[in-house]
Amino acid sequence: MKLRDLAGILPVEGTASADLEVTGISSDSRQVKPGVVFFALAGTKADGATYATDAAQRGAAAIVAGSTIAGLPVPVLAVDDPRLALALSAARYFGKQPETMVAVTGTSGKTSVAAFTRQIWEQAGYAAASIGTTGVVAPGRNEYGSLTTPDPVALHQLLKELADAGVTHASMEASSHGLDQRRLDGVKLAAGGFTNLGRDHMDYHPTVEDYHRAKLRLFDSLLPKGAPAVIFADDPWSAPTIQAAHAAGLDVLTVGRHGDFLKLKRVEHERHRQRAEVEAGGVLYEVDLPLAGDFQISNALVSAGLAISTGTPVAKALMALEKLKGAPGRLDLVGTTTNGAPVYVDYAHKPDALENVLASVRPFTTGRVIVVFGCGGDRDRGKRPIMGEIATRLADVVIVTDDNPRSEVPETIRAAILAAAPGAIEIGDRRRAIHEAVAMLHAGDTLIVAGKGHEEGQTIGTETLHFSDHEEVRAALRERAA
Ligand SMILES: CC(=O)N[C@H]1[C@@H](OP(=O)(O)OP(=O)(O)OC[C@H]2O[C@@H](n3ccc(=O)[nH]c3=O)[C@H](O)[C@@H]2O)O[C@H](CO)[C@@H](O)[C@@H]1O[C@H](C)C(=O)N[C@@H](C)C(=O)N[C@H](CCC(=O)O)C(=O)O
Ligand SMILES: Nc1ncnc2c1ncn2[C@@H]1O[C@H](COP(=O)(O)OP(=O)(O)OP(=O)(O)O)[C@@H](O)[C@H]1O
Ligand SMILES: N[C@H](CCC[C@H](N)C(=O)O)C(=O)O
Ligand SMILES: [Mg+2]
Repeated sequence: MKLRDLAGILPVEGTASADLEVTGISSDSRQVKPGVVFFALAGTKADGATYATDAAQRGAAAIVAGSTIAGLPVPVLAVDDPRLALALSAARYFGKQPETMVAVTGTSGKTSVAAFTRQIWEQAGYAAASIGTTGVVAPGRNEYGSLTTPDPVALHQLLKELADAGVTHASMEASSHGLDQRRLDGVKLAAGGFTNLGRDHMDYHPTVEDYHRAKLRLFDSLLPKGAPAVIFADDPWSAPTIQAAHAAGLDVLTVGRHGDFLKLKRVEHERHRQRAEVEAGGVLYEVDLPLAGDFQISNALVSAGLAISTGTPVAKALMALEKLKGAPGRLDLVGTTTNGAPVYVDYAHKPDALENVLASVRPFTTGRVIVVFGCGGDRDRGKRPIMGEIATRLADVVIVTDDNPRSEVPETIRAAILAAAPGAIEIGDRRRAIHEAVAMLHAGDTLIVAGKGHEEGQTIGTETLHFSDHEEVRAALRERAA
């Protein structure tokens, strides 16, 4: 590709540099090779403009920045929004995406909805993929990923690979960071979904309103006019989201008890499954959802809404719900003690998620609800006492442990949780916490190991050691049975 092929995104028309050959796109000077266009982004830790010289020395074809940078031996193209320019350039450079793409946002449920939507499409016979916190799942691919919403270059490279491999349908998670940082601005979306809004990422967003505004970019900036917006209708933040989607000229399709498109008429929860009656287009459907957790009905409805609004027949989509598999580490039943007490691993690492998961298992627990959890270091400190309070209110035994302390002192994180969790047991070592919790299970009890879900590491300082809640739970169950 020539630099001129990025015209309309970058100010290259009529310049001598328009003829330059472009061999790649990057926002990281360390990845620059000869012919790569380097985008200097102002980040949270550094300013990419500082690395423009480094990029030029490595052979960058041109530098794109928010303002001109003097004294560089390569052309500098100034744009208003370098992150937007990066996303659009990456989309054009890679040039191919699956035909039907949807994105889902919300505080909780994104990974589940992305996975469920993929599964519904698969069952309807489409070659489908999902992209998010747990990685990429596509025909013949199942890879761990590090970000919920990959950066634009990685994302568009992936979308091209998927499209080349014949994937026609893809669902992805739109995190608030991803939306705010324009990571998805080059994706051609057919529909968008919203699950709910609660407290999250208060270290990044100054207020919850700001956080909600970032989420709303999916509806008011990214989806084309007239596109379907599938919105869960039973959340306190549903109304302002519906309003924003209407104002953006979208086709608003609500789901849930207050929904019009897919109306939840009745639901009976059982421990490992739930039976729901869903009304769609005046027809009543009985759906037997093989998943634990009240919240999974909401996720299933948003997923069905996304699949239906992009062309899957209603009956097919609703029937597909009966075969859904939960996303890894989302209220995942890892095993049961010999006296019948179930142990779940769950990714609840924020207040609303913890509240939901603990409330979900209570009706089926004749004994005690036991929870093991911690809070991540270098992340929102405000959530620590809130989660301490929720655990104390909703569980009978609370064990506070470590969850990726990163650069913080683990005791300090635990102390912040414990301050609002009187009576909680403190066991910093997560392995020991899990083993002791499993050892204390009586018949009728339920254990939830929360916060890490699918994660495969424990980050202490800058080092990530292999750690898996699933493996530890299995080991503890074996030890106990022996
Ligand atoms: C806070 C945050 O979102 N950071 C993301 C952001 O980095 P940044 O722009 O702040 O980077 P920075 O370190 O300040 O550097 C600024 C620029 O200088 C460049 N640089 C830096 C050094 C150098 O030698 N040369 C160079 O060019 C960097 O590549 C960058 O472009 O943009 C990077 C590229 O897209 C991301 O990798 C990075 O994610 C970091 C690793 C991260 O941890 N992000 C988390 C918080 C995140 O995004 N999470 C969300 C939500 C998760 C969820 O709720 O599920 C997600 O979508 O995963
Ligand atoms: N619809 C929902 N409402 C409330 N809580 C939910 C919902 N769906 C999932 N959860 C809880 O949130 C946890 C994370 O779910 P999931 O991974 O699907 O959400 P997410 O939005 O992708 O989260 P993250 O942003 O952390 O990746 C689950 O393990 C469960 O505890
Ligand atoms: N076990 C986790 C979950 C983190 C989830 C991620 N979305 C983030 O906030 O970075 C932690 O706090 O380390
Ligand atoms: Mg996720």
